[in-house]
Formats: sequence, C-alpha cells, structure tokens
Amino acid sequence: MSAPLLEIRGIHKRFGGLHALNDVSLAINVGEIYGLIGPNGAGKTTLFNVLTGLYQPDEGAFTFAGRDLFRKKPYVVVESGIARTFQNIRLFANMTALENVMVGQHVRTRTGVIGAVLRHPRARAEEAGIKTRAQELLDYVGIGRRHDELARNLSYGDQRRLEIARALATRPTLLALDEPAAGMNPSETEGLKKLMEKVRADGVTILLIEHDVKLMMGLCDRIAVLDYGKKIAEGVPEAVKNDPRVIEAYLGVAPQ
Ligand SMILES: Nc1ncnc2c1ncn2[C@@H]1O[C@H](COP(=O)(O)OP(=O)(O)OP(=O)(O)O)[C@@H](O)[C@H]1O
Repeated sequence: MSAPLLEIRGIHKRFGGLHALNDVSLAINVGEIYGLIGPNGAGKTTLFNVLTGLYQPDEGAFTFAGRDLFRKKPYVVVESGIARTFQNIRLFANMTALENVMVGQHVRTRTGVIGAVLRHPRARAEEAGIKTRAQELLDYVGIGRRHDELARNLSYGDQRRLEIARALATRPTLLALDEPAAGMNPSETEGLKKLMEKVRADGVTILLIEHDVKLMMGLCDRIAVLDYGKKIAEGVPEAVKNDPRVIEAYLGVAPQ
C-alpha cells in the first residue's frame, strides 16, 4: 500500500491548563474523504489550525506528501498543497466573487500580490490567466453566473461554495473543510455533497469537519472521533456510528 498523503503522530496542543489535543495520530490516504467528528469543544478546529500552521503544536510529528510540516508557517502549508475553509465564513465581503477567487490564486503566481498591484507587463498577462481560471473555478462550484456579485450579497450556501472555489484556487492536493454544511438547508447540503464528491473524483483528497451526521455517514470513507482532545474511535462510518465510546461521548451515558 502506498504511503499516506497526510500523517500526524502524537500531536499535543495545550492552552494553559487545557489539553486541547492529547496524543492525536491519524493518517489520510490519497483520494479519501476523511471525516472528523466529535462533541463541541472536542478539538476538531484546533487540529485544523495545527494542520494549517495557525497553531504551533507542542509535541508530535506531521508529514504531508513526504514533506515535514511540523510547526511550519501557514504559507508553507498552502504551498505544500493543503487548503482550507473556516467555520465562520472568511471571504472579502466587499470584493466580487471573481475577485475573491483571484486573490486565492496569487499563492501560485510568479509575480505575486505585489507584482499584480504594481501592474508589471508580466503581471498583466498573468492576471488575464488568473481571471480566466477564477471564472472556471466559479463555474466548477456552480456559481459562475454570480461572478460580479459582491461576496456579502451572495446567499449563505453560495458563500460556502465561493470559499471552496477560493481554496481550490491554490491548487491543493488536500482540501480541509471546517463545517461547510453549517446553516445550510437540506437541498443546499445535498448540492454540497455532490460538489465534494466531484472534487474528490477530480483528484483532491478531502478532510472534513461536520456536525451533520447524515451527511458524514453518506460521504466519508473513514471517520475519526475526537472527545476532550483524544481520538476515541476511527473507522468506516457504520462501525464508528455503532461504537459504544462514540455513543457515550455524544450522549454522555454508556449505551445499555
Ligand atoms: N486559541 C485558543 N485559546 C484557548 N483555548 C482555545 C483556543 N482555541 C481553542 N481553545 C479551546 O480548545 C478546546 C477545543 O476547541 P475547538 O474549537 O478545537 O473544538 P471543536 O471540536 O472544533 O468544537 P466545535 O464543534 O464547537 O467547533 C475548547 O475547549 C476551546 O475553548
């Protein structure tokens, strides 16, 4: 079997006396949709923040595509091929949908943001390509016709799609989504599920935090469960759903 795409071993993260991640290890294979669930405060977002360089873990190891990413800065993580979205939408509210995606691509351009602002000839040529690609990404996530709309005027579901387009603009091999279905109605959630399946079919591995258990059960290849910073279960959805430790963590009582 080939090496995992992402592997973390023995990760610890403490905030003062709070042990937010306690010896967490997991491995995600190329092409998987891997889910992360757990009660509120279990440490899911903290793990995302560690994986994307926003938080420095206290101990452990973290490799991605064979590269050591332990305690690396967020831009190194993005350049290595990990992109993420946030639990609370973080778009540029007063920029158009197209501009939001164009910004996401600058991590992969030769001239970068400064060159683009100064409008070098090379930057101008690159800019045209960026614009075309941004439109393709908007089409890809299903909001191509809203390209000129300010992000803040998009519906909630479309803002979530725009965030995914912006993350895909960095050409990731792993897309990490923090509660992408939060606040969505059932038909928006179904559309999101189809989009994630398409992203995976196009070769991007997905790591997903989500509270919508039905969505997770129908979408993920494997699921890990965090509780009080510890990984208490991992496996295919059916096995995880019936695991007594998981039921206890969610209900607060051991199953009869
Ligand atoms: N920057 C921080 N400073 C102090 N404590 C933090 C910080 N970030 C997270 N925590 C704490 O770490 C614990 C885990 O939080 P985290 O946000 O990772 O949980 P979560 O599983 O994502 O929860 P939710 O499902 O509610 O989003 C919580 O007790 C939280 O208060």
